[in-house]
Amino acid sequence: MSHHVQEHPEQHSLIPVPNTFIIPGGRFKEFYYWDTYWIVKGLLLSDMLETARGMVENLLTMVERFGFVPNGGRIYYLNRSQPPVLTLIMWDYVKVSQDYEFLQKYLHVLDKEMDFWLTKRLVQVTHEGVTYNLAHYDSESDTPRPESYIEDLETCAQLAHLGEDHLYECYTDLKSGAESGWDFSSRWLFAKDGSLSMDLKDISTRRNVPADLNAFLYKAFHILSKFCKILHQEERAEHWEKYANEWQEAINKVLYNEEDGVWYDYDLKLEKHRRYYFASNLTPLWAGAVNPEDKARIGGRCAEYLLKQGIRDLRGGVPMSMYPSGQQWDYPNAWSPYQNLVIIGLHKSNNETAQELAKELAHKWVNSNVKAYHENKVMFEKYSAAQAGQFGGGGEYQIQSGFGWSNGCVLELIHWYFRSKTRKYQRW
Ligand SMILES: OC[C@H]1O[C@H](O[C@H]2O[C@H](CO)[C@@H](O)[C@H](O)[C@H]2O)[C@H](O)[C@@H](O)[C@@H]1O
Repeated sequence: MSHHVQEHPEQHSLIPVPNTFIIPGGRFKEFYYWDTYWIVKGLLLSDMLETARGMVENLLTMVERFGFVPNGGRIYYLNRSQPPVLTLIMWDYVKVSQDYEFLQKYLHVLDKEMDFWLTKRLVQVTHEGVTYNLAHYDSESDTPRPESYIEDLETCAQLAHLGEDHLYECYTDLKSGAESGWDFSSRWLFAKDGSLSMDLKDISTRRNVPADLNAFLYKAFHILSKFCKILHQEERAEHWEKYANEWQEAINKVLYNEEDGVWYDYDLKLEKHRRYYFASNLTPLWAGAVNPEDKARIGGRCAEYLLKQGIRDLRGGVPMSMYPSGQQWDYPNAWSPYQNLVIIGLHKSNNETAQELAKELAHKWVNSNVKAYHENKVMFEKYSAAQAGQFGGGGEYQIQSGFGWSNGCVLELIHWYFRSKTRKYQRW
């Protein structure tokens, strides 16, 4: 970041941060919140601890200044966040660096970020007479995204005949969709009867209680409790463990579907599961939001579910959905972060079938990345699940190359499946 940004922030849209950072790549020339999780994994595997620490610190300063981490490092991203992974990033960094001083210094900032999600993004769901707290994505702003202004004007203008309120709702849901990181996907598009829509104007992100968001939060609570124990802060540890338990229960009571053996998003309007395949359906397994004694059985059921979806026939990887809406977070696109979430979740379940499938999916993904790299000499932001070595498409911009999280994710899979473990990147 240039000195000019630091000295004259009022002349820039970039938000000044104290340390160097790695951008996702392509058109994305600022830091992005959840991209940083997988970028830091790549840095740690590359022994770039100082850069990793700097990037964690940048995000922590965002929470100190604004109370939350914005979508990305631009002032026009200050009315929404992205999936809450800051505590998870700290976990990876401390695990490798053993830098407890850094952890001690910033633990209260991690608490502060959780307060944001617990006060600004909560919804209540009543199921079988019990009311549970869960979170959803919900931007504070009801205007078009500045970075995609024309696109949003055009999308929402189609609702103008219904009245001004519909326009504002549409803008808020588009920004909330961007907060989810899945911008955009049929996950957030509701047809009249509540089924998946292909039309972006049908966006209603806030209507959904997302499985992955709540899995991220569960994991963050659990890690915070562990951090507090490490630092001998017993009372705070109990406080966060209580949240972790509460979230685990809510995730399993409200989102888990016994018949299909996975967790679905919950439709707040129709008060039922959105019973469609999305890669996010497996994220509570990855987060470990299950009782240890049920883990292997549930892992096996998740593997079964994926096989039933025909995942083996797809040559490129795990698709985001099975619904070809033309949006970039739908079929046939496969994004790196969810390969790792699905694969590592299956692996950690300790179920033999799930672990075999995890290995197969890891090999498939690495091979596809390598093939695309050989043919194009770049890594891509997203790939095709349908075809090995093919980059993805759809959505509102052309495919981007670079690419931060694709590098981090593939390095993580190579580390898990293709390399003997080094001393430097131990798992706790
Ligand atoms: O400019 C359009 C949108 O671009 C971003 O979203 C996509 O790229 C991000 C960076 O890699 C990634 O975090 C996100 O998951 C992608 O969908 C941006 O985050 C959006 O806010 C923006 O509207």
